[in-house]
This record gives sequence, structure tokens and C-alpha cells, in this order.
Amino acid sequence: MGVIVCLVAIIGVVAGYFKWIHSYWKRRGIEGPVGLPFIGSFYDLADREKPRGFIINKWTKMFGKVFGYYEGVIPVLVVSDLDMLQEMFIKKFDCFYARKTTNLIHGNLECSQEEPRVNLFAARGARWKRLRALASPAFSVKALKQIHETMEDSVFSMVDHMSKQVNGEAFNIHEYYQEFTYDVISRLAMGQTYSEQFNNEGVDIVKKIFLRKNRVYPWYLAVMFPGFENTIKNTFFNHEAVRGGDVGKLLKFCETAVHDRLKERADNVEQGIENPHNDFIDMFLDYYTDTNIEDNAFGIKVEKKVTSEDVIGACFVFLLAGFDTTANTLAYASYLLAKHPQEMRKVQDEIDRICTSEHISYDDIGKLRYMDAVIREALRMYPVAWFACSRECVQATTLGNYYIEKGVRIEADVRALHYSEEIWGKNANEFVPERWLESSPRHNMSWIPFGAGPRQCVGMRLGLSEAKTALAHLLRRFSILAGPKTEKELHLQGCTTTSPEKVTVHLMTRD
Ligand code: HEM
Repeated sequence: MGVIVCLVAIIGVVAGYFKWIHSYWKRRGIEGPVGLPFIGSFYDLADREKPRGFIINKWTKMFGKVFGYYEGVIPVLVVSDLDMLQEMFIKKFDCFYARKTTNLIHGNLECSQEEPRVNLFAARGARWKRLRALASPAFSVKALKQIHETMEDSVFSMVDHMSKQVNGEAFNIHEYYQEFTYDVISRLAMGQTYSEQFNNEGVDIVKKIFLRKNRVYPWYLAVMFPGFENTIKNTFFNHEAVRGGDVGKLLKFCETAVHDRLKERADNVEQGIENPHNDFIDMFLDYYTDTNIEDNAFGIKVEKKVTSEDVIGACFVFLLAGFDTTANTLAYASYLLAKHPQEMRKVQDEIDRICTSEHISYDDIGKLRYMDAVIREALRMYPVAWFACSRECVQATTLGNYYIEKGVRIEADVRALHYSEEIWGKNANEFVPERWLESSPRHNMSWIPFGAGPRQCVGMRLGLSEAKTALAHLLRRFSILAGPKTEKELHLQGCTTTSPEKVTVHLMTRD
């Protein structure tokens, strides 16, 4: 009897504690969904078949431009107020330099003992600053011009593969884009020598990583007990939601590539051969050190040095980020163009006018204004990485009239911004590339598919030039058309980025 009373008392205290935690927003006069006991809204937001962006947007419609929910015990504020976002992403970056982590279960991301292998996407503070400084040169205009030929070669290969579908049955064009973007990033980042589309084992692995489920017990534990995230990570290390399964396979692949390269480079030095600069691994390894790096405090100059763990982390994140986002962007743009043949012909006319030789140069791509408008509009209607447009408060401050405590996580409702009639007018729900050709001024937080501020997507220029080069070559030879099998509405999936399950179109020779 005594044991039962004790148990009931403990359960009562624990339940009371969680209930109190889940009154955080109410105590501050901020509305929002309370969610389930213990896990808050985590369950709703971890449905692979109903991406979180849609759920959050449904709540914005109910509660307004600023509301709060709970990810387990962590209070999360959702914002679609333009000025508050400007403050968070740009003006008060020093208070929000950490991204809210929703992709892997981590230890302390600022501590190299807990997280020796951190990557640019997840890193925080001084570690992030150092990795960003190392990565940025690879994405400069100069660097993109240098790699344009390699990327274009992968485009030729993609168009060749796709041409087998010409004038035939409807097919899933997304698969071809996934092969293409993985090919490009493997060549740029990992030193893959030739195009290997439809022959690359990595594609299946990265596809599965993006389709992982978050409704798994390590995640439930991590959101209920965030203070023990490192212990949870170590206890369930080999779980597919942590560092096992396909994540483990991809990490192993990057690990082998980096260790092999280190050996190759050491051999070169011994034989007096100059080390090459073939890919991102070489670029990073130019700054290699085999001693541990102590990052300085945030804001202080950080030395440009990397460990092998840093390079493995970089390869991992580039393979993932470079693959999925651009393939999805291409798939969405193709879907919209297939459904809007007039707009597709306008893109084709522009390509015919500007791209007059066999190769399409980086500079030609920059002149395709209508194409640029189409891609921007596709990313407005289908922002692929809205989960990443988030931050964690690392130093208490205010946003607008709201006091924000350290540890509060903040998420932009990108869909609310991108579909706002206040911003885009009455036709916000329609595909209208022309809106990008007008010079009407808009708040710079109105369109944030690449995020904003110092942590804006480092690969933005690469992703855009890749998507435009691929579409320019494809549409110059073929037309993408909708047919009876084309989806009326795309089925979108994913717990992190938002991918279409498939995009079914026809490819036809041009009249
Ligand atoms: C159309 C394509 C792409 C889209 C829509 C996209 C979107 C995004 C978004 C929304 C963020 C978060 C930004 C923020 O927090 O403010 C991000 C970050 C990032 N992206 Fe992209 N991305 C794309 C292509 C790429 C490519 C091609 C690469 C690399 C090869 C890449 C690598 C990264 C990395 C490393 C970060 C983290 C940057 C940091 O925290 O400093 N992305 N991306």
C-alpha cells in the first residue's frame, strides 16, 4: 500500500512539474497549443507524412504572428512578424547565433569533448565561426566559375539519362534531379572523378536519411530531458535517429574518404609532390592540424585550422545539404512549369535568346532573369528547408515587445511569410513569376527560403546556379508537360526538409 502511495505521489509531482513547464507561455500572456502531457507538441510536429511547416502554419492562422508551443519541455516561439525576424536573424545575431537543432540528437555543440565531430549546420559560437570562415571561399563567385564546367558536365549526363523518357510515358522527374545533385556534390566535395548518375550507392543512403522518422524513443527522451541529450546520444548511439543506420553509413563513408586523403597528402609531402586542390576536402585540409583546437570565445578572432573530425563533419553536411535542397527545388520548379505551359515557353524563349552556344556559361546563367523569377517563385511556394530558419536564444534579450529568455527556441513560420496577402497581394496563392520582375520594394524578411543574416545558407549561390544550369539545358531541348498522371497536388514529406514524394510529368521534344 505504502509503495502505491509513493508511486502515485511521484507520478503526481512529475506530472505537476511538466504541467507547470507547459504553462510557460500562458504565464507570459502568449497564446499557443499546449500539446500532450510531457512531450508537448513534439508528436504533432514529428509526422513525416505531414511536414511540420504545415502544422505550424495552421497554428499561426489560429494564434497570430507570435505564439508559443512546447517541444517536450522546451518553449518554442513561432514568429511571422517581419521586424521581429529581422531583429533575430540580423540585428541581434549575437543573442541568436545558434540554430535550433532538429536534425540529430547532440551533446553540447559548443564543446569539443561532447561533440568532437560537429558540422557547419549544427555548430554554434566560435566553432561555427571557424567552420564558416573555412567553408565560405568554396561558395564565392570566383569558386563557382571555376567549378562550373564540372557541374555542367553533370548536367549533360542528367539530360542524356532523361532523354530516354522523351515522348514516352509519364515519369518521376524528381529521381533524376536527385541523381544529378548528388553527382555534383560528390564531384565538388568528395573528389569523385566522373559523373556516376544511377550508379551511385550514396543516393539511396541520403534519400533514406531525409525520410527518417522522428517519432522514435531517443527523440521523445531528448525533448523531455534536454539536459541529458548527450547521455541519450551516447546510450542510443547506434539508433538510426542518432548516429546509426544510414547516418552511420554516410559518416563512415566520409570518414574513410578523409582518412585516405590525409594519407595520400602525407605521402605527397614525403615525395616532394605538391598537394592538389581538387575538391572541398583538399580545401579544408590546407588548414589541417592534428592537435585539438580550442576555439576562442564568440566574437574573438578564430584561427583557420581544422581537425580531421571537422572535415568529416563538413563532408557529411555538404553531401546532405547539397543533395536534397537543390533536387527538391528543381522538382518543384518543374512541376509548376509543367502546370503553366505559357510560363515554360517564356523561359524557353529566354534561354534561346541568351544561351546561343553549346555550353551555357556562369555569366549566361546570370542573365536569365525570367528563369531567376521562376526559381524564386518556386522557392516561395515550396520553401524546402523551413525547419532550418530557426534560432536558439543564447543570451536573454528582447524581440519587439517580447522578452526572450536564454534557451528559448524560435522558429520563423516561412509559409506564413511566403503566402501572406499583405506582402504578395491577392494572388499570393498563385504561381506568378512576373512578380519578381517588378521593382516593388519588399521587406527583406518577406522571402527567406535560404534563411537570413550571418547564418544564411552558405550554399545558396551554388544551389541556384546548379538549378538554373540544369533547367536551362533541359528546357532548351525539351518541354516538361503535365498529363493525366501528374499530381493534382504534390504529396510532401519529411521531418526536416520538405520533399515531394514524386513529381510525375512528360518530357517532349520541342516543336
Ligand atoms: C536551393 C537550394 C538550397 C536551399 C533552399 C537551402 C536552404 C537553406 C536554409 C534555409 C538554411 C538555413 C539558413 C539560416 O539558418 O538562416 C541553410 C543552411 C545551410 N545550407 Fe543550404 N540550401 C540550399 C542549398 C545548399 C547547398 C547546395 C549547400 C552546400 C553544398 C548548402 C549548405 C548549407 C549549409 C552548410 C548550411 C548551414 C550554414 C550555417 O549555419 O552557417 N545548402 N540552407
